[in-house]
Amino acid sequence: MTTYDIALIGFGGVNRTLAELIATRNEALRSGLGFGLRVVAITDLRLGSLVQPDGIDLSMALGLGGGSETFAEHGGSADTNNESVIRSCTADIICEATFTNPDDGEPAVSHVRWALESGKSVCTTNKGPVALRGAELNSLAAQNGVYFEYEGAVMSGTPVIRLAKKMFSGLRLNGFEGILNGTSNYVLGRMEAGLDFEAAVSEAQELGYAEANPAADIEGYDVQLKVLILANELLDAGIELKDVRRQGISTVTAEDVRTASRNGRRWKLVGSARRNPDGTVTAGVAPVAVPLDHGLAGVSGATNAVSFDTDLLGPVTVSGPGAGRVETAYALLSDIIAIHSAKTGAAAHA
Ligand SMILES: NC(=O)C1=CN([C@@H]2O[C@H](COP(=O)(O)OP(=O)(O)OC[C@H]3O[C@@H](n4cnc5c(N)ncnc54)[C@H](OP(=O)(O)O)[C@@H]3O)[C@@H](O)[C@H]2O)C=CC1
Ligand SMILES: N[C@@H](CC=O)C(=O)O
Repeated sequence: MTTYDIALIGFGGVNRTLAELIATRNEALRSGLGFGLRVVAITDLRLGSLVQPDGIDLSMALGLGGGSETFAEHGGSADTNNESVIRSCTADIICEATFTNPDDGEPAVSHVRWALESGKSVCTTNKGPVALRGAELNSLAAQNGVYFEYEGAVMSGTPVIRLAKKMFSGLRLNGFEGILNGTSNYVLGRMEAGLDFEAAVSEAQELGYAEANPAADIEGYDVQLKVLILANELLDAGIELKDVRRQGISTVTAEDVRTASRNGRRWKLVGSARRNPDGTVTAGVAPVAVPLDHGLAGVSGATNAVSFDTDLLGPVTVSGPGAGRVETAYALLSDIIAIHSAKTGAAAHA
């Protein structure tokens, strides 16, 4: 039975939940999927780093975080040592889940690069490296004969990138539009229910939906990255971040929400991209007061939905969780399953 050794870079909501899944479900994974998982390295800003080639005691690691204790008290270091850990640990797969930096993708871009250069596959939910350095990192993975998977970078665990790539072959995609940020959708819904903006953002943070800096959700940076990823991956748009127009929901007031409601409309933060007749792609994100019979009007809470405009089927919509710790940890698991399937030819189903 194959066992994949895993390194967790960043030990916040998502990677902690992946560790919990590994701790509680490894036997079920072995019998259901034909492989096991063992965590051999963890790095984190607050906890430092721990490398144990025979496997880390996950209940110990998951027990840390509330106080001042670090991995230094457990045979590791109080420093992250990301480069040396990533390059020299025995992991087969690096799970990168540090914060998304919408400006240059760092330090996650370097984390991914170090892993691929040292012959390790990467799974990430971090939008920065995928949106801003996706082409470079994909070709680095190919050069080194390893895999770079990032299903959770758009719509958390809801299959959309792999699904669209595989299932839409033979169709021409003309564009897409959708709700691609759980936090802003949750906040707009709570404002409609009468909650004030700040309280709604706090709730989204507590539920594990928001970015480390929630301005990324509220000001549309997060959707800008996701639109860029989908446009380049699925429409071959060849565009950059500056080509995706961005406006967030901070301009939508409680009064705007009430007025929309009275007029049979609902505010949604909509990300979209469309292929123009000359082959170029126009992309952007902006708040829109959609009529209640619009397909996106009923998408509530942290649920996301994206509707693809295809030539032979017309609109095809994928909807599901867009944020959440468990939902996003599942995306990493689905990436590991995809890597196993690519390596062995095994059917890629859980
Ligand atoms: N949560 C969700 O619903 C979703 C999240 N994502 C993405 O997944 C990633 C992880 O999200 P989530 O777990 O919620 O975020 P968290 O903020 O909970 O976790 C990130 C962790 O990474 C640590 N970290 C930051 N910089 C470094 C570094 N240089 N080296 C090591 N560790 C570092 C942080 O430490 P510290 O706290 O001390 O800063 C924190 O513990 C993000 O990129 C996010 O955009 C994608 C889809 C959905
Ligand atoms: N903060 C993001 C998390 C997933 O990418 C969101 O709210 O959608």
